[in-house]
Amino acid sequence: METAAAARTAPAVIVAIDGPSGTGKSSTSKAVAAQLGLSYLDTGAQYRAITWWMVNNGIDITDPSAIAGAADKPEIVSGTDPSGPTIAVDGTDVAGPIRTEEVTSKVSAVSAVPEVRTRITELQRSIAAGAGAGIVVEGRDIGTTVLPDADLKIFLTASPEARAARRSGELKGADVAATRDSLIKRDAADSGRKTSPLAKAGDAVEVDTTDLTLQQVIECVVTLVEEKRAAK
Ligand SMILES: Nc1ncnc2c1ncn2[C@@H]1O[C@H](COP(=O)(O)OP(=O)(O)O)[C@@H](O)[C@H]1O
Ligand SMILES: Nc1ccn([C@H]2C[C@H](O)[C@@H](COP(=O)(O)OP(=O)(O)O)O2)c(=O)n1
Repeated sequence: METAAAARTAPAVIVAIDGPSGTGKSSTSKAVAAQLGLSYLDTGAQYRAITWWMVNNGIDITDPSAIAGAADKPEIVSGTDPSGPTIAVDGTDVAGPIRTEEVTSKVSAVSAVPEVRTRITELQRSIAAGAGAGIVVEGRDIGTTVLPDADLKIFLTASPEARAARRSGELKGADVAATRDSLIKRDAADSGRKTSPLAKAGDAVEVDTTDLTLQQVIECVVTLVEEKRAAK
């Protein structure tokens, strides 16, 4: 029989949000998690963190076997509070360094190596399993590979032009055409790799954010999560 306390507590809900760069995954996931009292995990930050470590430790990024051999060396710790997510490698806060152009240009090569994906996927599953109230996990392969049994899967899209304009707005003055080209290149690498590529799960809800405000996207996802929770 259910206790009164359990009946008052909303069931844990697992939300997977995937899509290419600049579609609004991080902003939407953080806001939805904060609004609904859930944890939040940025899996791209974990792939960036392991890439940062490889670069800093002189690993040859063009050599997949060198990357594979070092994949289990760095200790990666993600803080999952949506109002202040954190990412640390071997005890060092790397939130800033993982956003440099150097890491951005190398992350697809590092994250394509199967040993890297196995390691990071295990970490992601253990974080999701430990999130008491539930969690919003965002990335590229969450609905397809990391959490195929998620309660709700969202796949965000937007035109390359909209995504490049959003990203170059963030990078203050970066050239929109160059940003667009580098986004398209990274999408192609992430979608074309053999191991768990960027892909929409068959049961994911696709939301095209090109002509939506961030607030509209957040409201749409919050409504979908609440519907799933009510049905649990
Ligand atoms: N629907 C939207 N309309 C306009 N700007 C948006 C929208 N969604 C996100 N943004 C902005 O675009 C940028 C990239 O969003 P982000 O959430 O980091 O995308 P992703 O995690 O998919 O790469 C941020 O500056 C964010 O504020
Ligand atoms: N679940 C994931 C998340 C990210 N990655 C890889 C592929 C992406 O190009 C990089 C960086 O992801 P991130 O979400 O930080 O990228 P953007 O913020 O969208 O530019 O990591 C992945 O392979 N699998």
